[in-house]
Amino acid sequence: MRRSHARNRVESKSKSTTNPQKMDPIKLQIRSNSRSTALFSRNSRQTKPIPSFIAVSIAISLALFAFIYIVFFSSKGSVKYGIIIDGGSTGTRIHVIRYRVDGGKNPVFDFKEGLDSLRVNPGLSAYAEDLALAGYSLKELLEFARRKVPKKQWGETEIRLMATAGMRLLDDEVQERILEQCRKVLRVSGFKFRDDWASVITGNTMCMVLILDSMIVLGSDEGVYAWVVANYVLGTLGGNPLHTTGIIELGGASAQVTFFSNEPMPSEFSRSIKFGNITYSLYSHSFLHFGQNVAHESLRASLVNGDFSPAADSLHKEMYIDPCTPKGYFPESSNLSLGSVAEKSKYISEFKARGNFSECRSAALTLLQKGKERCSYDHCYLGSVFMPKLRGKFLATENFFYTSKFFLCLLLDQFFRLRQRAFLSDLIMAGKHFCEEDWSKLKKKHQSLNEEDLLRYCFSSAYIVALLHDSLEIALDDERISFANQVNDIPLDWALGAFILQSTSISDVQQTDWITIIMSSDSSTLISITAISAILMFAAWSISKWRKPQLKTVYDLEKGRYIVTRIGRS
Ligand SMILES: Nc1nc2c(ncn2[C@@H]2O[C@H](COP(=O)(O)OP(=O)(O)OP(=O)(O)O)[C@@H](O)[C@H]2O)c(=O)[nH]1
Ligand SMILES: [Ca+2]
Repeated sequence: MRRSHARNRVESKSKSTTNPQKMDPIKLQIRSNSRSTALFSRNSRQTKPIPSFIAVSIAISLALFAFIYIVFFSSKGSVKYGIIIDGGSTGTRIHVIRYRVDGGKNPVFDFKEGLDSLRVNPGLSAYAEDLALAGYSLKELLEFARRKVPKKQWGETEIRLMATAGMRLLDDEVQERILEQCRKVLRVSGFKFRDDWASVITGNTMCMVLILDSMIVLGSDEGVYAWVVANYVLGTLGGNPLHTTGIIELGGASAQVTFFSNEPMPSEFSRSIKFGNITYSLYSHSFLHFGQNVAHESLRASLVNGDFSPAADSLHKEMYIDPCTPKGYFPESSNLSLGSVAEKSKYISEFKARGNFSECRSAALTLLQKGKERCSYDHCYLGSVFMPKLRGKFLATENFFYTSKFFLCLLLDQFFRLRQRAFLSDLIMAGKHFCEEDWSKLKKKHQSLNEEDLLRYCFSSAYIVALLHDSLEIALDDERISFANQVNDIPLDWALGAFILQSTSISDVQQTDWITIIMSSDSSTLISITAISAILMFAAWSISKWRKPQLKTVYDLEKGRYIVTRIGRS
């Protein structure tokens, strides 16, 4: 005989708790193994727990699946922050970087949306005489960072201060004293900081080997960091080394040259980066004193020292012609913040500005070739420093970019076409035009520009031609070189490259903990997690219901009345 209870199971679940008086007509239900008492159930059937059990198990597995997906596989991942302070020679800037770590694997950066930066002037090296102000100069930057990072994540957000050429020019002891002032401020910043995270990054000595999740960096420095961010943004990191792009960077105090080269090279110039299963052997060197601002000061000094005497002799023995400054420039006549009063009066007493592009270019070349006689390699492009033949494409950044941007606008105004592809040959023409212009006219024409920047464009145009063409032998119409400070709106800032390396190593070490994922997730993830919690609670409620004895009302023939009895267990 077919067991009647199988047919009744689904219906009873919905009616097991209704009032017996209103129940439907009594239906006979004989239980095969029950006692003599026939129990009548009035339309309340034996509710078997099977339907609720299936529902519960479906709910639980759905919930668990959704939770695992969100935590480990959703592109969201957890949001983390990192802070790098770039201590440059002309200014200090803070970069607050927001990124995601997807399930503990490699961090995912979005430098377009996830980067906030702020700059303060002057740079740290300007406080050599007033150390306390060095630390104080960081306060505004730290307040900026605290506004960008959620307070609950300050403690886990690492902050690093990495100073460059401006500090490298100081004595080691002065560098250390300035860094210590900065450490005092960083220790109480609220962010995660260790004393060795405030340092002057190397230009050229080998650093420790950084074994990273996907990168092995032998000897990292400012130039390598810039190369990493450029190729990361260009999407060539991880691909054919011959398709990577080199970096030539013209800072304020130093210039960096970094590119892939398979030529044999002395170890002090060699850097090795392993990304995925590709090893990039890089040439990288930071030319201290070859940054634009310092080179300009060195050139003036060379005019006084007689290293270079322009065609036109100096007017009087104590006066020197300055071919790199537009004629008519006189420090007192401009509100130029060109250093201290002493520097201004020194200029007045020693120099007569007479802008002449060709002479300025020759003076710059003399500066760049200084020491060439000590070259101990087959060929030295700059001074006596080794450099293999430049290969592939290059991005020329920082001052290269600022100067090219100025002359592009200038010549477009004057209906000249400064063509990116023939930038250097057009720059010669544009530089001649600018250098030989009268300073008062230039100031009037470019009132919106910073005077210090404007005054430097004559030197800068001549210096860039002397550096890229006369020294590095880049052809005047070489299309391999582009002038940029960004790619796809992402700044080619070496600090980002440093961060990519460091955070890759961090994610390699610390698996992302769940609490961080939950607490730092954004609203969509939090909503999902709330929904999952609700499903789990429903599942728990259903289980408790299921576990709770299902009662039913039956008519007991012996007692001649309705009784409530437990369903299920036989
Ligand atoms: N013309 C112009 N020059 C700028 C501008 N911003 C920065 N510079 C110059 O660009 C150069 C490089 O900028 P930074 O990288 O900030 O220089 P820095 O980091 O202080 O110098 P380093 O320590 O050598 O890297 C410096 O010579 C600045 O004077 C700008 O908006 N216009
Ligand atoms: Ca810099």
